[in-house]
Amino acid sequence: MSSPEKMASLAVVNYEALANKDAAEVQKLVTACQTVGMFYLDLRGPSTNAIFEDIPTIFKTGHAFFNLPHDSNEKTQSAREGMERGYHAGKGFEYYEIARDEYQLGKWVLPATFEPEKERITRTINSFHGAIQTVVAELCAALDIRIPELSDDAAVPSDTALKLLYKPPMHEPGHVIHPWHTDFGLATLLWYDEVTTQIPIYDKEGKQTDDWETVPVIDGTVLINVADELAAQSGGRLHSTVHRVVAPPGPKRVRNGIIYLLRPYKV
Ligand SMILES: O=C(O)CCC(=O)C(=O)O
Ligand SMILES: [Fe+2]
Repeated sequence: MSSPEKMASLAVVNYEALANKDAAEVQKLVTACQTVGMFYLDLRGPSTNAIFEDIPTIFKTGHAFFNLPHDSNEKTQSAREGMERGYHAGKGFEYYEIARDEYQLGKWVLPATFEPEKERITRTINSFHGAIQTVVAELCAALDIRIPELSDDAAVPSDTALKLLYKPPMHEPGHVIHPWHTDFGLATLLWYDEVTTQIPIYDKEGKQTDDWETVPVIDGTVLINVADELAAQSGGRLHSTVHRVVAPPGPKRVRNGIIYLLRPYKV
């Protein structure tokens, strides 16, 4: 059952403070990841501020790309079979995933529609990478978790990626457009400016119920959640967050999303 009036209350962690290893901020992060596994990261600060201008433009460009005919050269040439990277389309969804390793090494060919926004895309990948890498590094340091694969070097192959998501305006507000799941990898960063994410309500014994709460939007923040590999590496001390996605409120419209997946393991 969906209960849109139930709202989640998640911690807000400040990225600048975390990057400066502020002890109270690190503790807030650790507590959030040991409990719900999901929190807001406030990215209003000199090193990440540009994303607030860059992302609306990237969405607009994404729109132009996703609205190209399915048999257009840009789409067919961006499709890669059997892998997540590149362009993919299915029933009710499309996405375009840019692999960080190839992109940073200059080996990634952007579709022509995205080419004028290369600088913004680069800036966004760098900001998101710095943010999520800092989060995971601080968690690992605080809890003595060792992840040798956690490298900042783009020359080390990984499945870390920026993913642009597009869902056509098919569904009424609140309709589940991405069923519940946990994420693969270490952690996921989700650009968040519409109330589309829900997390389960747990009972007193910590068992997941059929009830959901909606995550409110907080300006200037992104959502971060712990994913399966980080929870496993922590020996169960960190919580890989169950979540699902619902259609945005208001009239039926396109759902634009952008996520950054920290996945240093090559699969
Ligand atoms: O569409 C979204 O907001 C996020 C989708 C998601 O949870 C995922 O791709 O893992
Ligand atoms: Fe997810």
